[in-house]
Amino acid sequence: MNILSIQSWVAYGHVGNASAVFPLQRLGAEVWALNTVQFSNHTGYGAWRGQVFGAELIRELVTGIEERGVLGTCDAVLSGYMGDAAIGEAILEAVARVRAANPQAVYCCDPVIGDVGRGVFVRPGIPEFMRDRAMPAADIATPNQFELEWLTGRAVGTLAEAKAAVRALQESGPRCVLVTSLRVEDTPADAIEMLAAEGGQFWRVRTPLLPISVNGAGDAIAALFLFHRLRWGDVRVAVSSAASSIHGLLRRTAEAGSREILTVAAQDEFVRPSQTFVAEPC
Ligand SMILES: Nc1ncnc2c1ncn2[C@@H]1O[C@H](COP(=O)(O)OP(=O)(O)O)[C@@H](O)[C@H]1O
Ligand SMILES: Cc1ncc(COP(=O)(O)O)c(C=O)c1O
Ligand SMILES: [Mg+2]
Repeated sequence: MNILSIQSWVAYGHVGNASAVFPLQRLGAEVWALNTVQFSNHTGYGAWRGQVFGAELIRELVTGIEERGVLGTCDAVLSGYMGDAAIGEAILEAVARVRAANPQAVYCCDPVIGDVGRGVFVRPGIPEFMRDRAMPAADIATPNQFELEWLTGRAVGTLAEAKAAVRALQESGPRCVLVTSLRVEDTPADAIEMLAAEGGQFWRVRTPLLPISVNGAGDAIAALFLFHRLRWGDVRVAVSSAASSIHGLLRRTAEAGSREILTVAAQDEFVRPSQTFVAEPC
């Protein structure tokens, strides 16, 4: 499996490609990583150094891969946090070029916009780009609850409202949707959920809520969900596997009291999660 992953890079710690690439490799995928920025560390620290790369670099790197004659062997494009809308356009061009070479290739877009509590944390124009440009091009989307609400203009307080919002999102583009960090009316106080949908079916998986707040888990979950969805062709298996691995990774991170997710130290969780959580139809 070959995955073109276009995301940010940090030298220290694990967000963006620095969160997504290693789990994919550990699971056996080849990753063609294009970095949209190179920062010293993630922006959650409040201070960082480094550079934002331009859309032109993305285009050039895709052209270089195309010139090797291998674009047709790309199974999926994965994108996450975008520095600005120009990078977004270059990513959509990359998707179009991959699809031209391999019509079976899928585009998985993590529409990073913001979070409950923090609100919108990306540059002006990005939320609209995600809604109006990226979602119509996506096969798979992995919004968190806040992003699902923003993209659809619907409040999500109950499971029924979450499902209605997912259906609305599917009408705008992605046939397969994973809602992360879902907390609705009937979610127990000590739990966190994900909701996955495809082909008119819905699946919900519940895991214990851990007393931590980390960066990079969203990037890892999008990568894991995409991998398992491609590998098994089954959304229930994909959401169950991804949830089990992410929970194991974050449990180990919480136990270590680490500010960065333990992508390397807890790598066995990607292959053999220590606890299994199974999604139920809903
Ligand atoms: N405090 C937590 N306790 C348990 N699981 C968590 C916690 N934070 C995140 N997760 C898991 O990681 C997934 C992605 O999390 P999150 O970082 O909220 O994504 P995003 O960056 O897209 O908002 C969640 O759906 C959940 O499964
Ligand atoms: C450079 C960069 N990329 C990606 C992310 C995404 O992190 P998360 O998965 O927590 O949304 C962040 C968050 O701080 C970041 O600073
Ligand atoms: Mg996210």
